[in-house]
Amino acid sequence: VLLKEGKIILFVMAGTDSSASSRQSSFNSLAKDLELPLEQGCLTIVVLGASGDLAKKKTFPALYHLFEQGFLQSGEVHIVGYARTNLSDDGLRGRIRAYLKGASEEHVSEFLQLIKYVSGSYDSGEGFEKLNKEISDYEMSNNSGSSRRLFYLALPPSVYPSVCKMIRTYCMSPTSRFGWTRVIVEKPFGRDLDSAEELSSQLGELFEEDQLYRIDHYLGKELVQNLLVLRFANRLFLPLWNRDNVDNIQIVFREDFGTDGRGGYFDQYGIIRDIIQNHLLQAGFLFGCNGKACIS
Ligand SMILES: NC(=O)C1=CN([C@@H]2O[C@H](COP(=O)(O)OP(=O)(O)OC[C@H]3O[C@@H](n4cnc5c(N)ncnc54)[C@H](OP(=O)(O)O)[C@@H]3O)[C@@H](O)[C@H]2O)C=CC1
Ligand SMILES: O=C1O[C@H](COP(=O)(O)O)[C@@H](O)[C@H](O)[C@H]1O
Repeated sequence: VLLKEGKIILFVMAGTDSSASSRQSSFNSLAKDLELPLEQGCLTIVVLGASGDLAKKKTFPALYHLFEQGFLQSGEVHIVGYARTNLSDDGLRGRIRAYLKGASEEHVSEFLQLIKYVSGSYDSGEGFEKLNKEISDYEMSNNSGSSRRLFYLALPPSVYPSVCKMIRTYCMSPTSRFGWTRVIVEKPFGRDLDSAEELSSQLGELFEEDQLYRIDHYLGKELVQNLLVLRFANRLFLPLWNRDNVDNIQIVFREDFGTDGRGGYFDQYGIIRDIIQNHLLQAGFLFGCNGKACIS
């Protein structure tokens, strides 16, 4: 699915050749037809907060799955973890390996070799200069003439403004090279309405809207998305799913582990801002919404 000028374009690939190069070339010819920027050449994915819970449990495993399916090519992608914790490249790789259970050992080793680690703070130029050097050295050695840079902020929102400022000052894709700079920020977006608005204007001063991506992974969960199908494509439930027949709704969120090293984040935000006002209310909304509100 591609988004262009506010319209959704469904891209369906058929055929028997499912190799990575065939996918890439079909995608590139489609991108050319649609006049989208060509997605090839040097791609650097920087995971900021690489020492943390989200990075090890979800971000790096998701990148591994893209790699395994051929969407990230060894010769084209370079992944850099960044955080304050003092770690070596192998130290970070060891943390990630533990979360790639059941995957092919050969594939995992190939993937882990794409990953480097840079340590630095979130508000001083020194670390980000080091990060920029790591990215630029790779781009020069790759020699593809392109520079696509994706920054994923697996960090508490309190540091988004300073991190974005550092990216803007030290790490932008050079305009002399073909490419782009994009920034992905995680929920929660601020602590309350005022801080969310302030964050929006701070990020808006640094990046164009099409460079910013705000993520909430619950909306992408199959089970959550299937709530609408369960309700509206089901002749049994459809007529009964209303206030006359439903007595109460209970949303249960269970995890069998504790804060697990996330004290720094939870101390600032707490569990209500972490999951209730976003993930669980979204599930509640999809359970109870009606009419156009459900799909808008
Ligand atoms: N954990 C999860 O499954 C998910 C988390 N998220 C979101 O991801 C973000 C990060 O969450 P998570 O990874 O769980 O949290 P962590 O506490 O693990 O934080 C990630 C990293 O950020 C740095 N950090 C932590 N606290 C602070 C602080 N107060 N100031 C500066 N740096 C800090 C630490 O790195 P270092 O000290 O090395 O710099 C830490 O390793 C949050 O916005 C959360 O909502 C979203 C979806 C799922
Ligand atoms: O956003 C978050 O979600 C995870 C739970 O996600 P799940 O996909 O494993 O259900 C939660 O552990 C974390 O605290 C929170 O930030």
